[in-house]
Amino acid sequence: MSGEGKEPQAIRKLQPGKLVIASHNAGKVREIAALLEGRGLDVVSASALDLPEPEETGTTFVMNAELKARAAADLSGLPALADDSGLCVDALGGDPGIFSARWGGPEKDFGHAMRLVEDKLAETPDAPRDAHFVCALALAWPDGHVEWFEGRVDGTLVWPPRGDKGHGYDPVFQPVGHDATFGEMDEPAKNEISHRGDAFRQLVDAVF
Ligand SMILES: O=P(O)(O)OP(=O)(O)OP(=O)(O)OC[C@H]1O[C@@H](n2cnc3c(O)ncnc32)[C@H](O)[C@@H]1O
Ligand SMILES: [Mg+2]
Repeated sequence: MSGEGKEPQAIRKLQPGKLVIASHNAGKVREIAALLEGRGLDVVSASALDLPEPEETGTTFVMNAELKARAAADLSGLPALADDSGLCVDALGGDPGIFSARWGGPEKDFGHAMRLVEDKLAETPDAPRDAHFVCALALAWPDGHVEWFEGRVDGTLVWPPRGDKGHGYDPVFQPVGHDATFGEMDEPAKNEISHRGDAFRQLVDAVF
């Protein structure tokens, strides 16, 4: 997709060389590094460069991804790729959505965040348990150019949580057509169907 409300622009190709992964989430950085493997990129995370974590003041996934990518590109002088993602629960009006990380609290406790989602769902016992993950990717260059991509995966929320292979809300998310939760899947299997994998396939088609 293109950035909401923004003019379409020519796709800029990403040349081999250094790329900043503008994320402080180790689980995401691991998945992104695997998705970019074999493309001649020397990836370095924002945490490794000691870049500050910008405040996510946007009102959409795309806005927050762009804000994080631009901040890292400006400070590092390198192209930077950011991911803003989250879990959207139909019966909760799309919450936690862009607030998914913040529901984990300052401790980033996703056991707590998953229980919060479950408790809110339990207030309406017959509510459908449909949910989806969204991933917006923004690739920004130090001169201000930016490209956006957005991916999605649909699923159902399960309780209790199952599996310890993923991160964040993975243990309660069972993608449509699968018996395992993301928490029970190996990383390559998750990447094949995930919101992040979907967004990455679009990015790879466009910028390589
Ligand atoms: O902003 P950065 O530094 O990248 O790290 P973050 O963890 O704060 O990332 P977001 O702001 O994009 O918040 C997304 C949250 O949504 C959740 N999330 C996103 N993708 C997920 C995935 O693939 N599996 C499980 N949870 C995911 C997870 O809890 C993240 O903390
Ligand atoms: Mg964040």
